[in-house]
Amino acid sequence: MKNLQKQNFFKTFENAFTGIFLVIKKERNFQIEIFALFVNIFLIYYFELNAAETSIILIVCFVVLVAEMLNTALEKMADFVEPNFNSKIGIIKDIAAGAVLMAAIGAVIIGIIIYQHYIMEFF
Ligand SMILES: Nc1ncnc2c1ncn2[C@@H]1O[C@H](COP(=O)(O)OP(=O)(O)OP(=O)(O)O)[C@@H](O)[C@H]1O
Repeated sequence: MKNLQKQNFFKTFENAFTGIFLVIKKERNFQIEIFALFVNIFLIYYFELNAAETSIILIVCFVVLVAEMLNTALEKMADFVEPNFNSKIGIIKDIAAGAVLMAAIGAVIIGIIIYQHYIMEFF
């Protein structure tokens, strides 16, 4: 029984990693957002951001990635339950896409607030 619980625990991680690899492989928007995360990691090292600034930048990047994954899951669920055109499905998908856009707008605003001082110094 104990062994089975352990297996289930590791299987849960395996399933979750499979989900992450699937979106990395198939979702263009997610790939762009992962690229943005790496650009931010480069900027964090380049401008030598402090711990608080680094944490905020990483949090907003991950919020966008999480929102994109939830949006993708919801889109796939919607396509599964309703493969045909349905205005209600359209609204559901628009709202989910809006959530990603909202997270991205927040990330850009926070990015401007944090990086502006470093960029001004650079020029
Ligand atoms: N079954 C449907 N019925 C009605 N409208 C739909 C349907 N499927 C998609 N739409 C409309 O098309 C838009 C794009 O949906 P789609 O599933 O193609 O997402 P996507 O372009 O792949 O999004 P993303 O770029 O986030 O992956 C939706 O936001 C919605 O307005």
